[in-house]
Amino acid sequence: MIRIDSVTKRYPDGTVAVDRLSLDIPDRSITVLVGPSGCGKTTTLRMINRMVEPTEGTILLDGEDSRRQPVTTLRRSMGYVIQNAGLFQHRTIVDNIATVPRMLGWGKQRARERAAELMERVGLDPSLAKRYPYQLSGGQQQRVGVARALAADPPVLLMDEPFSAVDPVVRKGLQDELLRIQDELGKTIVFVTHDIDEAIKLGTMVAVLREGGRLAQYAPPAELLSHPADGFVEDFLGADRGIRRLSFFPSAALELTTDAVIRSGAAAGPAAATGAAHLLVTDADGRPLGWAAREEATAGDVRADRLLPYGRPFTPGADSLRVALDCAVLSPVGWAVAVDGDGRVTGVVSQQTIGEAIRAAHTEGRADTEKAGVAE
Ligand SMILES: Nc1ncnc2c1ncn2[C@@H]1O[C@H](COP(=O)(O)OP(=O)(O)OP(=O)(O)O)[C@@H](O)[C@H]1O
Repeated sequence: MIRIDSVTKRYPDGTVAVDRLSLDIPDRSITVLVGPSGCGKTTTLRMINRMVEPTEGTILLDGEDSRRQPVTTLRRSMGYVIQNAGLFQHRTIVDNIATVPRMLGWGKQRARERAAELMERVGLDPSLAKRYPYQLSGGQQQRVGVARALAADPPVLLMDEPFSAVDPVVRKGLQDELLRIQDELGKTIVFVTHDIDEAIKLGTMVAVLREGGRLAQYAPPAELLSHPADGFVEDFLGADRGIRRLSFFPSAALELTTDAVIRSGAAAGPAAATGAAHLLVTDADGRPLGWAAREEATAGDVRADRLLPYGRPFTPGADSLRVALDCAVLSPVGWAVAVDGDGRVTGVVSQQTIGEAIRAAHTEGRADTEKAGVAE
């Protein structure tokens, strides 16, 4: 564990970048430092690998003062990734990634093999190995940056706004990749961003800092969304935190109905009696085709050109209540379509039912927190 214990950084010009910050950063998880520009995120990160020395306070690594080991040993145990990747422009991709292993005295062949393995791990095509950084897209360069930081297999990864310079689509891909790598490798990652959505998506724990380098709140993302510590955190989270919080509730418990689902060409069955204005028509394999007016569908008068689009379906085991709600909101009939992993319809659910589930989830969430509060 990395323990930041009442650490202050005062730069020589008197600027207090970090003010008596205390944080316990758990092993093998992603801890995100988030906050507005100038709130001391980068300074904090750099104090962990001693690129910046604290003015006061201590940073402990597994209980030991980080100043007790030589700075080179310390840095070897910590991969460092920065915005725009910071690659060596005159070295090929494979040699960029092999930098630290080579510094550690690995043979050229072994270091290159390790680099090739890491390229695969971070989703880079092996054909890029011999290129130079300028011949790669921003997103690809960022992946190289991550691979390079992982090359000597350090237990800790420090990441300073690593995905800020790429477009939202590439950024989402990089975030997903990081979560996947983290699942596989179980590193202790400290990640700096000014983007609260990125913090909520990636963080096991999120530290919200405010100007002057003071800690506003340190909590798991779901708790930040449900219980912001004060007005500053609430404003920083933005207006739609209630909707975002739904990402933390599974959709698996939603009550689906199959009464409003009818197989194309099949007899009406229970669908004839349903109160729903529209029925979801599926093909013989159970895959969705679209929505038909109930009278037409039950009379066997389904015409492909008159079907309303079924929109984007959700998968109850995998998707959150937020996704299910989004599917229902986007549906032309106000109902969301649930499918299994193979894309076969398992039922449909109305906005109203989703609304009830949301109310129940919020009430239960509140009860849980209250219980936790009592237990403390
Ligand atoms: N070398 C330095 N000398 C003096 N002041 C500094 C120095 N480095 C940073 N600062 C100041 O310390 C404060 C915190 O800076 P820091 O870079 O840690 O913030 P940040 O939260 O990472 O900001 P950003 O999101 O803009 O990167 C800022 O007011 C900054 O101007």
